[in-house]
Amino acid sequence: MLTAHSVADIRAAEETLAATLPDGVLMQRAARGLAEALADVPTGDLVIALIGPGNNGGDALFAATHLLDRGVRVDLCLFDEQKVHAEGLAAATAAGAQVVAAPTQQRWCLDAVLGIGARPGLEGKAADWAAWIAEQRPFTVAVDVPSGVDVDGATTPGTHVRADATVTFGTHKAALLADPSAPAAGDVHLVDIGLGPHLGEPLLEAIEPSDGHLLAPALEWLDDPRAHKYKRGVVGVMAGSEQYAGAAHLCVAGAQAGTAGMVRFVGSDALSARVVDRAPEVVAGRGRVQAWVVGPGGGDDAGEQLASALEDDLPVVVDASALEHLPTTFLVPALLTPHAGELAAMLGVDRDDVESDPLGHATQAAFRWGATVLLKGRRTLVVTQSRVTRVNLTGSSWLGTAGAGDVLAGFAGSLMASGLHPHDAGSLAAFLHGAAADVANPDGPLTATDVAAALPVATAEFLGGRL
Ligand SMILES: NC(=O)C1=CN([C@@H]2O[C@H](COP(=O)(O)OP(=O)(O)OC[C@H]3O[C@@H](n4cnc5c(N)ncnc54)[C@H](O)[C@@H]3O)[C@@H](O)[C@H]2O)[C@H](O)CC1
Ligand SMILES: [K+]
Repeated sequence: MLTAHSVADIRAAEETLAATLPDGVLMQRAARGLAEALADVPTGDLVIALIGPGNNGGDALFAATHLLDRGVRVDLCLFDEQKVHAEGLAAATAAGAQVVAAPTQQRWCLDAVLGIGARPGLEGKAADWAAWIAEQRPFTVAVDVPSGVDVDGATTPGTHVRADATVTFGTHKAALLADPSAPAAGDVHLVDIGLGPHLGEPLLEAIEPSDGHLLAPALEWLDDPRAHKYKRGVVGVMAGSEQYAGAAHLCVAGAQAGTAGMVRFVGSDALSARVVDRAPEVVAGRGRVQAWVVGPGGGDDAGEQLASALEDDLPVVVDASALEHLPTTFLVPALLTPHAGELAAMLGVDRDDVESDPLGHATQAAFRWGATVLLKGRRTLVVTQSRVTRVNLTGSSWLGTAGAGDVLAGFAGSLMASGLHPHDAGSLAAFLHGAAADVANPDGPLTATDVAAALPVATAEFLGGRL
């Protein structure tokens, strides 16, 4: 699992570790890691380093000494000459760095204006530098975080640097993984400075290809010689309507691609006939299930369907139109799967509010409904009270295609029917859904049907450690 920690936790870990080491060792580790990450800068090229008032600037000043040692030239722009890491400046200038008044046209830029001590939003000289980067587009490497973003909240309330890459120290930060700030970080490289053993519970985590073990609780039947389809679990689907009949097919396709042994479909006679015609393995009509999926492509009866599913006292995935009919709180394990517009409607705010603070709003909803909230987006979030929030790193914007959400809901329901907690079911579904898109067509268009068809292979590769 890839983890990100809060600023407070990082500071506490740094303090504990620094107390066991000679002065300045951590900054030296950070600086060396930063210089190594800049190994592609050719000898003789000029790097412009934008140096802020704190230790973030210090990291870059010591990294400059390593760059200068190997023949790279470095110009320094100081945010405030009175407030600069003094030893770092002395070392960099002694090694040959020049202080200049303003950045000029350069191919390489180091953003060391602010690190984890930042108040979000840049002003004055720092805002001018961010504008210069945006206009001139030098290859920009952010030190620890892109300056000006909200490090823990992953929001971008003001002017900030947009980097091509970020070299971060000790652990990831929420802002590097979650939207809307993640694009400002570019490619993220983690430098180990030894903080690991001193860090507490992460603020955010992301499933990685090596985390196949997370599916184990849904696969206990695999080694059971007497296992049969009911031991794997039955997922019940209430999806589709006259207007959106396709959603029934896609949700069923997602459910069939998962770990459950059987899919039941409950809907109108006409829709049931269509679904069974297309997917003959599906059993139509009410009966025993271990989890329900309600809402994809649902019509006017989504509210009644949700109420009827909830009467069974079973885990439930609530999607699309069923999200308009939520109970005050959930008494069963529930996974709510809104996109930004649906979450905005649930909370009575604007879509822009959700998009500018997805973590905050998903968290608010998870607490309010006592449910797991999976907020769909480029970086899908899965939030449950008392569990570490997960952010999904697989897939691409090509997944924003009609019906992909229906497949996701069905697949997550299948994992829940096999016994996974909604937090694991939601985050694994998002992860495998993105991975399936990569299996189907990594760099171009694809349909929701393609994604559903690739899910079993993506799952097998994940389980086999080959993703
Ligand atoms: N934590 C670690 O393990 C290590 C951290 N390193 C590096 O140090 C920075 C954090 O340094 P710190 O001095 O605490 O914070 P900053 O460099 O971010 O600067 C704080 C400084 O800036 C002023 N300030 C804050 N926001 C603004 C703003 N919007 N506009 C203007 N000025 C602002 C604030 O008042 C302070 O004076 C960390 O990110 C790492 O890069 C180590 O070197 C390795 C160990
Ligand atoms: K920075």
